[in-house]
Amino acid sequence: MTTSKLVVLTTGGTIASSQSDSGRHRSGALQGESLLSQVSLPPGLTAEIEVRSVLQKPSNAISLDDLMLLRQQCLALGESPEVVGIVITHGTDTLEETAYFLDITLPGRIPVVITGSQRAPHEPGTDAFRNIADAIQLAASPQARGLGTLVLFNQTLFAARQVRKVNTFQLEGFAAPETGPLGYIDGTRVHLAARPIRPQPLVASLDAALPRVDILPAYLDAPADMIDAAIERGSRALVIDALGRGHVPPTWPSHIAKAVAGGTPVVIVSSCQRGPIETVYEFDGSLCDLVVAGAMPLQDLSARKARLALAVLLASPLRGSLKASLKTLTSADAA
Ligand SMILES: NC(=O)C[C@H](N)C(=O)O
Repeated sequence: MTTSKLVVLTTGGTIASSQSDSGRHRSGALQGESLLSQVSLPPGLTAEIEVRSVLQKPSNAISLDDLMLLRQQCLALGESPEVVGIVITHGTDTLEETAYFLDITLPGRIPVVITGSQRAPHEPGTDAFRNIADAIQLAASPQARGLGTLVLFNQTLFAARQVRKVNTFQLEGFAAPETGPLGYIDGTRVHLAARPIRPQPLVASLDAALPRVDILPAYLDAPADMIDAAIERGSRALVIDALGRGHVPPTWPSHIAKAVAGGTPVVIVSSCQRGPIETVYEFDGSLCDLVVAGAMPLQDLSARKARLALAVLLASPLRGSLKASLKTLTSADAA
């Protein structure tokens, strides 16, 4: 009989940090084995745990190549019949980006659960070990199957698409401002109150490296030549983190029109955490103007995730139908 296996991939972050001589956190210094040796595993867990230290980085240093590496590891593990789930430990600063990338690029045969911590393992009242134990429990649970990549933090379960870091230091570090969480873990009980609808089509194959896609924030009197500069520096697509309903300073639309005419796709999202963007206004710099300029409005996806969606599509055979694919990939809400 083959034993079932749960694989923990560690990547660094506060959850894997040790204390430096100055008393600060050395993020990502702990190896996976020593981290896991301190975790009280959930009672009744039948799967064997395997730990692999994939990266040793604070999450601000995670690169697009690192995302591809993690995806490769998850894909390979998904091929092993004995692997029933994957847990990834990660720094919290970019955790939602890694989670979303994996969510749209993995087939999802087995659950992938990402967690981190706000307090380092050596700090009193650390959430590191509890979050890992809960993530293991969730990844081993039949209820996690078919939900895509999940984030487990502070006993709360989130869909990768909606989750955001909302607090710099307190234990309730993540939220899904638009939809709320999917559920929670209470002791050994996994309670699922909602299911994310997985976006279709998933981007099953990537045949090129992830290209550079930049995010440009709109703000009061922001200079429009940022747009030209980004393209000159090699951006293959742009995400505009727009104001409110999807607005930019009045000087921007002509630069955006030039970018689109030159073959650079431009996507508009709102920097607000809640609510759709909509063409309800008519003024210079309104969403109406941007649509006329050829930009693509995108609903309820943060700029950081829209950037990854664009990069993934441009690196895939779906690049030829970018607009339609982007819409499909991002239009599935939590049910
Ligand atoms: N809580 C954390 O993990 C923050 C840390 N700076 C990181 O993202 O690596």
